[in-house]
Amino acid sequence: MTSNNLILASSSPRRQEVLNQVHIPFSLRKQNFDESLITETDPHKKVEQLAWNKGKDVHIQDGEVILSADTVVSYQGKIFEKPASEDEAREMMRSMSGDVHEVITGVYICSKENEVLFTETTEVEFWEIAEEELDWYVKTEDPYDKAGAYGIQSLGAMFVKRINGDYYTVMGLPVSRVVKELKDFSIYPFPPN
Ligand SMILES: Cc1cn([C@H]2C[C@H](O)[C@@H](COP(=O)(O)OP(=O)(O)OP(=O)(O)O)O2)c(=O)[nH]c1=O
Repeated sequence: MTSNNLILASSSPRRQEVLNQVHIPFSLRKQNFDESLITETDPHKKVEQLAWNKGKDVHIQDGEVILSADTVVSYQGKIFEKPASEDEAREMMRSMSGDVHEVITGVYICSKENEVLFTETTEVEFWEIAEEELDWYVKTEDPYDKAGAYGIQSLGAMFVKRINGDYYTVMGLPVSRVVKELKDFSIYPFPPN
């Protein structure tokens, strides 16, 4: 059985962390796709287009499998990506306070012979967040490199009342679905029988 080499086309430390967590070996290849080129307003289509373009942006060789992803928050018809300022982070978090939003991650996996593109969605419910909590939170580093202006795996955990779906979809890589799909690309967390 020949095995392929997995290349993660992402600079997200979270995506690296969850692949390491399930013992899938990979190397990194930087993608430089300009995300502002995608103007799609449907969040599911948007993350698919972004994941696909990020994956297509890197060079691929025989025996390699490219994995790329994109995560957005969807709330009442609006798409929240990474906040550009304290005000934007406060506005995103304030609007989602006490309510349910969706976190959608698109994933693209391809080799020279095969490809798959899919999304996973997780509902997240926030507690009511007080103004003084928001003032304090937006002064921390936590919101700024994350879609929707919070990190479920970091300080932002304190705002989360409940989730419905894969926790790792919120963190940026729905890892159990990814592991399943990678089997079709001869990539396994353990040697196959
Ligand atoms: C909602 C939420 C998002 N995020 C992160 C996951 C993603 O890294 C980020 C969304 O940005 P993305 O544009 O999906 O990814 P990225 O820019 O970090 O990395 P790359 O494009 O190189 O793959 O938000 C969390 O870490 N925790 C959370 O709770």
